[in-house]
Amino acid sequence: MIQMKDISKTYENGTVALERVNVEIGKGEFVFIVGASGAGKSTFIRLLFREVLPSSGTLIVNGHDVVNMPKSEVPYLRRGLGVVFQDYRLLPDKTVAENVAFAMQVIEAPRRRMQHSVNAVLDIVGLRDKYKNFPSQLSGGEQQRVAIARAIVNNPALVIADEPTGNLDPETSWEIMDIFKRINASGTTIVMATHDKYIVDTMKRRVIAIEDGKIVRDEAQGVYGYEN
Ligand SMILES: Nc1ncnc2c1ncn2[C@@H]1O[C@H](COP(=O)(O)OP(=O)(O)OP(=O)(O)O)[C@@H](O)[C@H]1O
Repeated sequence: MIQMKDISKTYENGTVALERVNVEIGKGEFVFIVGASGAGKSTFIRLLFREVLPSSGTLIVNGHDVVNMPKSEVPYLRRGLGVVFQDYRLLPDKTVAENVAFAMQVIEAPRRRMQHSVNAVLDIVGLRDKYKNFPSQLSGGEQQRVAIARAIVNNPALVIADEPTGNLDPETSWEIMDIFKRINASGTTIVMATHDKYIVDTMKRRVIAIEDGKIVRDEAQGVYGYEN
């Protein structure tokens, strides 16, 4: 699903965020990316959907050559991915259903299929009854559920999440993690950057630790390994 070879990223101001990173992530894996603040986790995540480009190295995501693809191919890369952020990033003037449907309008899905898919993903995240609400009428956990519904509505092979529980209390975080677990159980690959030690230690999934832009640990059933 993801092949990263010798990837380095130096930002315009000279900050080295990643240095010669090599990683392979297979289809259906659930991978946590951990590390201290500023270690390079977000940069790693943002490379995957081409929000930033590497300074050197090669990166294949879901069959797309992220570094060398023409601009016209970028939408095809992103259609195969769902992305979830810490701050939800919902459109405030659209309802729950419209926020989710918007991700399908972008790919010009037929109207009937769209309605069916929106209902199906709202069922998965347990928010069917709130489809008419606006984001401001939802709790943080509910907003994150909508963001997850939006991320999976086009059946992506890969879901990428950057601190998805960062703004949520422990109980709500677990509800969100249960949804990610279910999505993964259906075969979707998940790559998640997180600071949540308890979640990482409890889930016992693959853990990739980044320090100063380098991978320092990669364990199949890893632990968080840092003090919170
Ligand atoms: N757009 C940018 N321009 C310049 N430097 C940047 C940019 N984005 C990130 N950096 C720097 O790159 C390094 C890695 O940042 P990154 O956001 O990837 O870390 P992180 O591990 O996600 O941190 P956090 O846990 O605080 O989100 C840091 O030193 C950061 O200051």
